[in-house]
Amino acid sequence: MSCKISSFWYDIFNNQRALFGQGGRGKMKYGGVWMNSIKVALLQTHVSEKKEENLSVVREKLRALRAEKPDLVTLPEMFNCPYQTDQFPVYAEPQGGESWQALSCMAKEEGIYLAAGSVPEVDEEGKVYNTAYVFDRQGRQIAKHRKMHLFDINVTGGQYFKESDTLTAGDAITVFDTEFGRMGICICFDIRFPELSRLMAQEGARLILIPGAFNMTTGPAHWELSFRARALDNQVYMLGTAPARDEKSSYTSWGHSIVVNPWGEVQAQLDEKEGCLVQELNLDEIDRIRRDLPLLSSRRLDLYQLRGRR
Ligand SMILES: NC(=O)CCC(=O)C(=O)O
Repeated sequence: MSCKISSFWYDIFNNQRALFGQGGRGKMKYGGVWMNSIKVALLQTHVSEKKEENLSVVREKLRALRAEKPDLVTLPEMFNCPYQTDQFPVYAEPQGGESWQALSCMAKEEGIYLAAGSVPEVDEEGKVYNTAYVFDRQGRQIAKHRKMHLFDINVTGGQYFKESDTLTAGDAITVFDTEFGRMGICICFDIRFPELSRLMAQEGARLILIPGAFNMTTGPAHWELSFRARALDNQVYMLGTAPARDEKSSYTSWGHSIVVNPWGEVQAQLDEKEGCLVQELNLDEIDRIRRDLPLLSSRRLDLYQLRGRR
C-alpha cells in the first residue's frame, strides 16, 4: 500500500507554530470540547540491530492492536537502532526518510496518533539528533522533539554513557494539539529537568509523552520516581515507553513502561519483558485534581516565574 506523505507542509506549519513563538498559547479545544477519555497503548518492543526488522515488529504489533482501537500508540526511545553512540550516525536518517515514511504510513493505516518513539535524525549539516516524531491519524507529522538534555553520565561503579560523543542537543520545547487536549513530548533524560515538564504544563500540556530507556543503575532508583514526581508537580498524565530489556546488548534497558496519573499514582507499569500496556485515561481527572488541589493556580507568579526562550 502506498501512502507517501511529504514532511514539507509540516516544516512550513511548524516553523510558524513550534512552541514558544509558535502561536497557540494556552488551551485549544476541538469543536469547543475536548474528549474526556483517551485509549493509549505503550509498545515495549525488543530492539534488534536490523532497522527494517524493528519497523516490521512495530507494524505487526499495531495490526495486532486493532481490536483494542487505541487512539494513541507510543514507542520506545531509539526503537529502530541499537542504543550505542557509535551507531547513531550509522542509523541516522533525515526527516522524511525511510523510517519516517514507514511510521507515517502506519499511523495513517491504523488511523491512530503515533508518538513514534525516537530515532536518530541527521540534518543538512550532518548533525545527528535523538528525535521524536508524532504523527496524526492521517499520517501527518504534527510534532518533532529533539532531545534537549543529552545523556552524559558516569555513575561510580555503575552506568557510563556519553550521548554528546555523537549527538547534538535540540533547543525547542514541544507541545501539540489533539482532540484530547494539548500534549507535550520530550525524551528520557529530559525528564530529569523539572523546568521542561513545567514549561510544557504551563503551555497547556495535559499529557506528557516520554520515550525513554533508563538503565540497570538508574532505572530501579529513579525511573518510577521521576514519572511520579513530574506527574504530581504538574498534575498531568505521564507516559513513559521503554525498549524491552536485552541482557546481551551493550546498554541494558530497564524497561518498565509506565502510565502515571495526575495524582502521582502509577496507573499501570510493565516489567522488563516485551509487552504492551493498553490503558484508558480519564482526562476529566486532570481538571478535578487541579480543582481539588489547586497547585498550578496557587503559584506565586508575582514572586517567581519560569519562562522558556522564545
Ligand atoms: N536514554 C537516556 O536518556 C537514559 C536516561 C537515564 O537512564 C537516566 O537515568 O536519566
